[in-house]
Amino acid sequence: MTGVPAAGAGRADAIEVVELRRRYGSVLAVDGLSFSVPRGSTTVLIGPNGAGKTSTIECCEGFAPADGGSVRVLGMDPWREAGRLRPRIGVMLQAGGAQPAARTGEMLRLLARCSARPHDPEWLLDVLGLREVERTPIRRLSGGQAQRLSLATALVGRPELLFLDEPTAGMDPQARGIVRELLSAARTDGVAVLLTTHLLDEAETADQVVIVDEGRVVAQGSPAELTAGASGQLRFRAPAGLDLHPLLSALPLGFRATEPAPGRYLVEGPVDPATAATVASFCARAGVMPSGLDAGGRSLEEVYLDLTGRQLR
Ligand SMILES: Nc1ncnc2c1ncn2[C@@H]1O[C@H](COP(=O)(O)OP(=O)(O)OP(=O)(O)O)[C@@H](O)[C@H]1O
Repeated sequence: MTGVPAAGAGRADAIEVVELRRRYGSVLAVDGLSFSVPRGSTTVLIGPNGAGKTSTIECCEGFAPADGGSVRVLGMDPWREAGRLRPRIGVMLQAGGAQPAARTGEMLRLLARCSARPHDPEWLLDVLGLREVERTPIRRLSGGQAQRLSLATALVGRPELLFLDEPTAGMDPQARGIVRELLSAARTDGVAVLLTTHLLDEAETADQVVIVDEGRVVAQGSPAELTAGASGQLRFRAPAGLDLHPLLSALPLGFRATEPAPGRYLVEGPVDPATAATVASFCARAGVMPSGLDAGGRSLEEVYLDLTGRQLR
């Protein structure tokens, strides 16, 4: 690579958000947020309730204007060029976005007819487990079925870019697995994906994670980059509230042992295989089974909680 292509050129990032601001009256929901989504990759926005994720996605989808900063999507201004952009993006509308009286199959086939090179709606009905409700009015679908239909409507136009706001909310584990497979296939086909989720295991499979809090980016990178740990740390899980004094006495001088969150333990010092053995025998004497014994980095959940706090806001 000799340089970064200009925005608007074929190879520019699918999404470029620079210093985005979005305000609702006196509430500054998005406060100078920047990130980009390369083509053919998946980026996940995570953050506490009210952090500004949906507001950000709405600006990228062209459903809301930016109050400051800039947003380019597939080289376009999504608010001013929404008409040109819409056919190239897939948006997962919540159930209320569809005609509630329309039937599931009808709705999907209609959307396919409106697209230049759609996916086969029959394939989507089958793969998303909607065949048996194809004649059911949308208003009668269960929450998880409505979510699956919503994903089908986002995918049917074969978009270059997919926006998914909490796509698996309300879905059972089987449906979540299918969504994961569909998104992975879309990525292989070169589709860029921007999604939000509160399920951090879903974020762990993304190419990039952007952690948002109070309208700002507090960290971003690949899951591996975000969770890379300092050396000299050993983590494990066990029942909360263990007395750590026996462990400290068994470890050489210079070690620390703490419980940073209930049931999550951290040993810090010149960690080596003997440290793991000491932890295992401490747990055996305490009559508890350790799990997740890990000398690597922190989990994404721990990084997230460290950065955004543990208090409900
Ligand atoms: N239409 C609106 N009018 C007024 N305030 C709004 C509106 N939409 C969002 N907000 C406020 O903007 C802030 C950001 O909301 P947003 O929905 O973007 O957060 P979020 O990160 O998507 O949250 P969640 O995880 O709960 O979906 C919140 O304080 C919210 O109350």
